[in-house]
Amino acid sequence: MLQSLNHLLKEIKPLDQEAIAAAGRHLDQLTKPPGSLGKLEDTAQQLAGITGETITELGKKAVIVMAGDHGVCEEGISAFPAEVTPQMVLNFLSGGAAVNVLARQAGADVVCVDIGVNSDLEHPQLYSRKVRKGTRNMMRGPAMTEQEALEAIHIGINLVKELVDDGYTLFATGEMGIGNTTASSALLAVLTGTDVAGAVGRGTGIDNDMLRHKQEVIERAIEINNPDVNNPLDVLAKLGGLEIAGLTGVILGAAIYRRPVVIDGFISSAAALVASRISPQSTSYIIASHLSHEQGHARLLEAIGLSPMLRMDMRLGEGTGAVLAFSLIEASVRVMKEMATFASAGVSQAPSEQ
Ligand SMILES: Cc1cc2ncn([C@H]3O[C@H](COP(=O)(O)O)[C@@H](O)[C@H]3O)c2cc1C
Ligand SMILES: O=C(O)c1cccnc1
Repeated sequence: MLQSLNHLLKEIKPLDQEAIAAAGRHLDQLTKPPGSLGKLEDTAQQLAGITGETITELGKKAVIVMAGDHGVCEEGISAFPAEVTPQMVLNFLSGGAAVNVLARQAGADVVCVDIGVNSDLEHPQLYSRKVRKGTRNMMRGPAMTEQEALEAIHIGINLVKELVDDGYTLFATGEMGIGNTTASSALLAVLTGTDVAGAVGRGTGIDNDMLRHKQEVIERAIEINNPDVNNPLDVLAKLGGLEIAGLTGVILGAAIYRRPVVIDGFISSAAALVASRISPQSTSYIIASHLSHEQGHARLLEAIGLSPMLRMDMRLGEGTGAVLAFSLIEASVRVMKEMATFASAGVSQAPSEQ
């Protein structure tokens, strides 16, 4: 499975520099001072580099919400019980979660994936791709085997391929998994060398005592697993989660199949960090939507080299911030398509000669 991943990763190419330059030239002909639309211009150029088209045509959009449970919940690291994971999956499927509402607002489809929920779930709209019923407790040993992590990555890559074949052009990452901020903080700490105190946050809203305990649990998990910092797959398997590994696959898949992928908050960014360590080129295909309120998120984005579009004090996950940013991405395409040029509008571009 590692061989087949390495084979797929060879498909990840740098962005199309000619298309980026052509988009830049087009932007500079539009009736505005050069660069004055800031990140809208950066995004338009990034989209051009990803798709190879000067003006990108965006069609169907999907937020891929990967759900998985975490054995480390046994240690009492979340403000909510693990049963909430399957309950929320049913909520996604009936359209009542925050991400459903924001996806409707954005005109995007919610693709809900059971990649590792610790419960038997069946629903016509559910993508059942269960690798196992939750991870093992990382405080007692590896959360996953390397094979399980690889399987989850492949599920993410294959899902993107399936959706691309079905006409999807823009992706967002989302997740559900009680306990997954613990796994994400552990990945952040190990992969960036941040001390655990700076990488850990309140997740669903734990108090100071629980926060201290969560920090100790992560420290102990890192100690007993002794992950190899230079082997992102080893770190992911030992300390990550099935939904995080699945999202790592989604991000790599977006890069392989040349589609933009908008990442959400802390957990999605932990998956993006792993993807960036597996394939540094994959980061060119990522758009960071927002800066979550979770401590450590800024550090995570900085480590990947991404700058978020929005700052909304959100700390929910599910893909909520990412689908919110869809309208900004579509706005950048609209600028490219609809703005008049200096020539067409008869607007002076250079200071008049007197
Ligand atoms: C009702 C509810 C809905 C959620 N939607 C996303 N999360 C978020 O909270 C969880 C991570 O926080 P922790 O690590 O503290 O458990 C993840 O499921 C994440 O998606 C939710 C959490 C709850 C309780
Ligand atoms: O930033 C996030 O994605 C986040 C933060 C806290 C809890 N759940 C998700």
